[in-house]
Amino acid sequence: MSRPTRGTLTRVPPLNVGNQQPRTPLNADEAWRTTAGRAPRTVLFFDFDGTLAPVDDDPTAVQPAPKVLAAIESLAPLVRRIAIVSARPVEFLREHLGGLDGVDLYGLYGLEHSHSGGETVTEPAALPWVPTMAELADLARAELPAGTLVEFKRLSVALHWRTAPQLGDAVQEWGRAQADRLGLRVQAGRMVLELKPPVDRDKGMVIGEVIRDAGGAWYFGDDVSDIKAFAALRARAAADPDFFGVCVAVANPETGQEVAHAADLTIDSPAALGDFLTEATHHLT
Ligand SMILES: O=P(O)(O)OC[C@H]1O[C@H](O[C@H]2O[C@H](CO)[C@@H](O)[C@H](O)[C@H]2O)[C@H](O)[C@@H](O)[C@@H]1O
Repeated sequence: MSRPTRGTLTRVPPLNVGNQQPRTPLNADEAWRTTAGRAPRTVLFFDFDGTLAPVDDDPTAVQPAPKVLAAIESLAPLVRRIAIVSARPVEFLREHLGGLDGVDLYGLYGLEHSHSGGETVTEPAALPWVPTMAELADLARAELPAGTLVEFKRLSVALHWRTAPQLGDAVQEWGRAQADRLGLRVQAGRMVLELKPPVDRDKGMVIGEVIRDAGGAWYFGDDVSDIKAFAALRARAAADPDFFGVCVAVANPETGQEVAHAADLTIDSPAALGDFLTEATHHLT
């Protein structure tokens, strides 16, 4: 295994290059060149927080990194599809990404979706859980210590301790106990524990469905929930030697090591991703 390759990128395990044996190291330029030959059959997936947008203490204050939106807009007509796959609600993504043509939004780990600016569709099995999640958010605000930030997202509740790291253990213990009591699922993240309805939907399932008949895909993510998306690309590549999948981690001090370990390439930050995608447009045109 060789590392690093160039600039801000680190190469990790071998990539599946069509029918050929993987060449090691395959760097980002080579991966884009391989993608160029199949761009109309390739889907680009992006996580939002920590990937397109730098992390902020206040989850309502985040904005995409410079160059990221312009690069996505340039890439959209060159590839089959671009999709944002996030734990945020679709409406939040819409507000923060603007009306990007040809971009699909998957929110709340796929419990919501909207295609090319169309209406937001919610997974019907999740809807009966809205009152439970609202009550849970109220309870969290009443019972958790000051310094915990409670984010209510209609179909999930995120419990944050970024500004009070000393509360992490207590918040997680409380959250997991509530999940057991209410029959909810938990998703750990970067200084956050999220409680979700017991509905089978995650980033890996979304990606698996979208790439079923694609010729290739790239997935960019920074958090542990993104590892399921990487696994979906790996599974597709294992089933179809012609599929070309690239998993890209965005570095961070919390989950970065675990995510990079599961990825093919690592990019330093959301800002570096803006440059990386701008460069990619040159490979695909
Ligand atoms: O799937 P994602 O788009 O990556 O969403 C994951 C979580 O992102 C947000 O929390 C994270 O970003 C916040 C703003 O930078 C930061 O303050 C927090 O510590 C991070 O965990 C979002 O607020 C959560 O709801 C998402 O689950």
